Amino acid sequence: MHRPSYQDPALEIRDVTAGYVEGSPVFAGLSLSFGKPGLVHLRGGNGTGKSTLVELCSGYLLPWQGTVRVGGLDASSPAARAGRRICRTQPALYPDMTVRDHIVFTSRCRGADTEAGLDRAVRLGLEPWLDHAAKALSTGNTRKLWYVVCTLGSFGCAVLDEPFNGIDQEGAEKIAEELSLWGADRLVLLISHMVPAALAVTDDFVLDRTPRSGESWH
Ligand SMILES: Nc1ncnc2c1ncn2[C@@H]1O[C@H](COP(=O)(O)OP(=O)(O)OP(=O)(O)O)[C@@H](O)[C@H]1O
Repeated sequence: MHRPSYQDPALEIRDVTAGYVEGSPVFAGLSLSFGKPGLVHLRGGNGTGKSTLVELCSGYLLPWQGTVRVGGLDASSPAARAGRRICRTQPALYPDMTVRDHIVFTSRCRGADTEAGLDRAVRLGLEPWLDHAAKALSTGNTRKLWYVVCTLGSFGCAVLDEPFNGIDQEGAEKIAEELSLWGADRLVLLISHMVPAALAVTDDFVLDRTPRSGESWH
């Protein structure tokens, strides 16, 4: 069986038509292909389909037509999860679970190094909050925890939707450092209106309209 690996950063969206309301697709014949590592910055106005693209990559939104493959695997298959990370805009944490326990629990689920996860949280300024419940965190610290939890362990492809929202400058710089580092040997698809100067973007494109059937971006 083909398993996604750290060395398999491919994301391929082929001829995808998808949306939420029958007869009114958000994408019609969308094709995007990234076959090698890099930090790709995806921009676009409100409502152009950025979050819809995230959901297609996550495998939760199934295309009406076409295919979405992550690490060579169908995005909706359970096997695709291991090599892919998705960080949505809306944090989904356990209100009564501490910051530390979020990281320990998720690291165990991912087979990841717990200490490495805690170190990342500390670097982002969460040390004073490690033993506090998630519900006690400020908006920015909630988002820092969410970002860490969503990106624990090894992966070949990560898709992040507005990870800098609500994050202070120091935290944004730390996140930019991590994303730049990952971009050297993994595929990182970053959706963000704001981009810190330190970010080492290797590719950039704008999602500014619904593409016509058969149109390809990359
Ligand atoms: N759950 C849903 N049900 C119906 N329509 C939806 C749903 N989610 C998004 N849409 C529609 O799909 C289109 C694309 O929305 P999407 O959220 O993907 O855009 P976006 O580029 O992420 O926007 P923003 O920058 O505002 O976050 C919009 O017309 C939106 O109204």
